[in-house]
Amino acid sequence: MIGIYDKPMVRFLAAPVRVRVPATSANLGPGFDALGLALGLHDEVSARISGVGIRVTVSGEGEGELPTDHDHLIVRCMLATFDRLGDRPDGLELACHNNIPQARGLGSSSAAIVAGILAARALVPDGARRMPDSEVLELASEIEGHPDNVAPCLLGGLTIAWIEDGRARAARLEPDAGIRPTVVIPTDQGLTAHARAALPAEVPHRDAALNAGRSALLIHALTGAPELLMPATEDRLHQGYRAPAMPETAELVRRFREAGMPAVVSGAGPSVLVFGTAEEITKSEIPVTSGWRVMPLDVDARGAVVGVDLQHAERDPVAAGRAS
Ligand SMILES: Nc1ncnc2c1ncn2[C@@H]1O[C@H](COP(=O)(O)OP(=O)(O)O)[C@@H](O)[C@H]1O
Ligand SMILES: N[C@@H](CCOP(=O)(O)O)C(=O)O
Repeated sequence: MIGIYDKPMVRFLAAPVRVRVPATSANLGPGFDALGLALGLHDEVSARISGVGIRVTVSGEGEGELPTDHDHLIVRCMLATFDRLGDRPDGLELACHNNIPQARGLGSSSAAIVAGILAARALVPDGARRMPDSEVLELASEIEGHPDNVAPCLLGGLTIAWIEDGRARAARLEPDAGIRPTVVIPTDQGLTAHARAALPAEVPHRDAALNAGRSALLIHALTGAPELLMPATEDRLHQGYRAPAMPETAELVRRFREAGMPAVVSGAGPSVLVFGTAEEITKSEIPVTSGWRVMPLDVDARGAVVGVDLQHAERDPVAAGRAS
């Protein structure tokens, strides 16, 4: 058949697929490993089946640094997905254009993982039926190790993610239109794995209780009561333990909060997420370290998009369903 590579078990689409995935900010203060917000800053990958071998080009963030072979995270996720769907192609060609700063707490690894899974699924005819979004979320969370970035990356908006019987699940909520996220991004990187290693195995009961209350309040604040964002973003489970490894981040969060702006560590850091506009940040006169970028972003409502023409791409009907 024209346009289709014949393989013993699975046939692959010959046309390239394009996937666009958003940055995400996880935790949002008290919602450790559970809450996440999709942001209007995207990576794009174009992937196609090729003859033999792996060819990856990277432009933008990570250019000249990321591997361009089997070790590239998107390639690894594509191969894991092909394995689940029955067979691997002999060759792959990927063109990646990255806008999401890496290892800064903005979900770049989750974006790469979701992009890889969706790209591989889209290259298999009938892939979306055989691997619905609920399974994409499960696999992405399994690879990432926590579900709170992959859920908003896939679904957009505000998500609550949890693990049930070993599988990731997520509920998507519509954030209040008045939510204005601004991220403040340091020059230095900080790997999530290192920031997770700084966390204790146990925490005082009173801290766990505080976080439970505040994360419940945060859902209310983000979906209709933004005036409650200051108390709703208080955290005792992770930020304090991570502060010694990112003192400038911790100090910036402290100063924003002191000035009345709800600010938290974005994901595992070292970026800061402020619920406020760039103008409010400028007006506060809080000095931001030279070289750090202040980036106001929209909330991304769509999540990951698969298509050929991204301007007009619609996610396929199965992929458009809720993940839980
Ligand atoms: N677009 C990408 N393509 C390939 N690998 C990526 C991409 N984005 C991130 N990664 C990998 O993930 C690492 C960062 O992951 P992580 O420490 O979880 O930080 P982040 O908070 O940005 O997700 C990078 O050092 C790189 O190895
Ligand atoms: N809950 C995770 C979130 C990590 O987000 P990232 O964007 O830094 O990868 C954690 O706090 O470890």
